[in-house]
Amino acid sequence: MISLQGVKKVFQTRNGKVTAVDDIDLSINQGEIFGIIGYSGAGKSTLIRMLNGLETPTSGVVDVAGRDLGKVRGRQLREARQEISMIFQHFNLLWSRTVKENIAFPLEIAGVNREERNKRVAELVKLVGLEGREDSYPAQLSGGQKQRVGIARALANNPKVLLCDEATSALDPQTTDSILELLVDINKRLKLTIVLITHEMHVIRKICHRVAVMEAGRIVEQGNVLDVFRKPQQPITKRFVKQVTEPEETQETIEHLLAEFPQGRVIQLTFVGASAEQPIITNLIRKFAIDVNILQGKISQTQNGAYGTLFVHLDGEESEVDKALAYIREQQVELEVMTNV
Ligand SMILES: Nc1ncnc2c1ncn2[C@@H]1O[C@H](COP(=O)(O)OP(=O)(O)OP(=O)(O)O)[C@@H](O)[C@H]1O
Repeated sequence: MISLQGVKKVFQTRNGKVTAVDDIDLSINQGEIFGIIGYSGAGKSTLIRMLNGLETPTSGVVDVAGRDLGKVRGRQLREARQEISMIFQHFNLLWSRTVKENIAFPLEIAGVNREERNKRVAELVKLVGLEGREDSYPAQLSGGQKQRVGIARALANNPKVLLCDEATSALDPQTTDSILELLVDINKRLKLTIVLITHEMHVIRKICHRVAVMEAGRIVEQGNVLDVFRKPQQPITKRFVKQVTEPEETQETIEHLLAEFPQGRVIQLTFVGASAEQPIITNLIRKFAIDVNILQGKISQTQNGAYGTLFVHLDGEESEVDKALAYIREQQVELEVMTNV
């Protein structure tokens, strides 16, 4: 559905050239929810803006739904934009129009007649769960409801791709979850390809099938969300994964334990799917003369399945602890031995 080859975007500024996107190759499948995560300035917005023709690449090819967006102009570009919709962090609604009129707006532009428009608007209002609010103005709606209007408007012309630019960053956690659930529902029902950019790993965990991590204009790591959570490779990816797997108090507990019990080891175990069912702690206690102290555990769901993390302190004779570590390494779990930094 989307293919980027050697895509580069260089901005000319008063202080010289800025390479916002630097030689990116990327392929996104039809029907997939694909997340792009990175810190501020990584180049996410520039990348997503090239996916709907708002920016043209300095070099490389951006192909979306069979069109080379770097080349199409005029009518063809307008047609392409109808197939590639976008929702925004600050909703970008028309404040003087009601919910119904906001949703009808792209249909008016596309020249759809009044009767068809009304029918389509009613369908969309239902799809996003805004029944009863059709005649409200945006200022009378909550943040979550405003984003629902944004989503309905974006879907009006039956796009093939929905781009989400930090679509939940202005919302509280609960509202974020309800909007993310709506996106998953739409993805399943309409088989719509969704590309989202975010700086929050929670968003990736909750709804994406695959993820790409961006740093300084480049994609430094990408893969299936569960694999990336289980085995992040790059330091930046590890930091993002920690946003969801490791609450702040875990770090404090670990530091405290490392200081208090210099003997033994504090370890982090990460397991996915079937490996979560192994009685690994029971086996450790039975097989080795060590004490096992559970510090913190958590199981999270992703679109590709569940994964869990467990922090434990192993204490005993050094040789026994080493044997226990060797045993864990033979199991289907990831093991990290924590050390003081
Ligand atoms: N129109 C522009 N002119 C000049 N430089 C730009 C322009 N747009 C973006 N940049 C620069 O390109 C780099 C990447 O910016 P971009 O907005 O794509 O990053 P981002 O990851 O989306 O960050 P944020 O979430 O803060 O928007 C930054 O250094 C930014 O200053």
